[in-house]
Amino acid sequence: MRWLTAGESHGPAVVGILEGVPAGIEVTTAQIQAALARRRLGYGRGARMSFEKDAVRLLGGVRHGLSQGGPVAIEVGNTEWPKWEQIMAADPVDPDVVAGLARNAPLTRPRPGHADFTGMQKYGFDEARPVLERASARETATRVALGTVAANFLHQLGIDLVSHTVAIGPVAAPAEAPVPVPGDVDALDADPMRCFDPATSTAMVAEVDAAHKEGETLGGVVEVLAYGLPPGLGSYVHWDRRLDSRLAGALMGIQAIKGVEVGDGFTTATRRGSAAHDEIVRDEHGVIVRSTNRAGGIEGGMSIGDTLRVRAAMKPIATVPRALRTIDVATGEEAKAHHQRSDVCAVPAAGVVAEAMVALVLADAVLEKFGGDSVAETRRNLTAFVDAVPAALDSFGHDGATR
Ligand SMILES: Cc1cc2nc3c(=O)[nH]c(=O)nc-3n(C[C@H](O)[C@H](O)[C@H](O)COP(=O)(O)O)c2cc1C
Ligand SMILES: C=C(O[C@@H]1CC(C(=O)O)=C[C@@H](OP(=O)(O)O)[C@H]1O)C(=O)O
Repeated sequence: MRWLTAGESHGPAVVGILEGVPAGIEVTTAQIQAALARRRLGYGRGARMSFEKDAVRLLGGVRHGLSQGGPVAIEVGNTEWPKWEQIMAADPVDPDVVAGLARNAPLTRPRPGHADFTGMQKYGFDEARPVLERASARETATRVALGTVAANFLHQLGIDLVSHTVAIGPVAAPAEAPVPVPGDVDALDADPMRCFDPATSTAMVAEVDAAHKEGETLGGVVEVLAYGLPPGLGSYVHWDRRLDSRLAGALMGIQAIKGVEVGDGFTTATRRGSAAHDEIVRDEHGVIVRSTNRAGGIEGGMSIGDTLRVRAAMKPIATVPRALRTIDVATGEEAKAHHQRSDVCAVPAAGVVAEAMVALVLADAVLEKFGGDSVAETRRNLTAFVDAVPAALDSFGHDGATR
């Protein structure tokens, strides 16, 4: 499976293509629209999220609600396009017309923490507009759209994903807080921070309010869980086949993500060996299980058949209202960075994007291991593999997964 996105933040649309998907994945425009609405959730996002709408069009690869085996092409139109039609026009425009538009004022005060300055150096631009248009996380709309196809495929195989916010700035859910399961997704989406612990969520909202008042921004940590994975996705045989390295790359590839953790990750590094791993034991029915899930469902670069658990750390939004110092590249003088409207905190939305990225990686790993040109064929292959695991080695499907 492979996929690509294109488009600019204020262009007519962002588009995505997902190639190598089997036939028979159930997907509709309404489902993708609903997934995109989830990406707009979260307390602390800027005004743009309320007035701009995502207009989804499934352009190829799906017929009557089912994927056909060909590339799936999805357009996410930007309803604000008429305001940007001249500034972002693909074809040449009358320079006198665009020069007079306030929106088109050259962005010569690059924002620290953004791609602005180095992007200008790298691509030879004298202002930041062409850089920020593509660097913007607007592009994550396409990832969520493509991720919906991947997640639906996984769901048809009995694999379901959940994402939630575990920290906003210094406010973190307690380590002993319950972990959400797929049935909790609606409740999570109804929470302003997509946090599963109500008391922590309230404290997070207060933290966002405080940051907003002080002209500050916030980052945080999201967690993605995948339930129902079979053992054996990914491999230990080479670094780029490892499921953990593929997940880390995919999560790190989201704008503003600066750290990735698999299972207990950094905490595990502080433990002694006897308290760091997941012992292999028999439960009361004699079934082989793990006594804990500290590894986050991956050992040796492979899914172990337990719940997958990965986290991603997002830095605070870089367009800080209390503007940061920069140099105006037009004058060479010290200046304050551009800072118009912006999100105070986009961590809940980043969780939905992280979920999409994990879905894409897992769908790819499933197809690599089990193949199949139709969902039915992939399912047959998966079931045959699981059934062929000798009883003495079977440790899958005992955490509630059904197939
Ligand atoms: C969902 C989402 C929304 C974002 N919204 C903003 C925003 O409103 N303002 C901003 O400065 N950065 C925002 N970012 C982060 C920037 O896109 C990112 O920091 C920037 O492109 C530089 O990339 P880097 O942080 O990976 O170095 C957002 C990121 C995500 C994932
Ligand atoms: C448009 C989206 O997010 C944008 C991502 C973003 C950034 O710098 O990444 C900056 C903001 O845009 P602007 O600076 O134009 O107000 C966000 O609104 C979106 O998520 O759909």
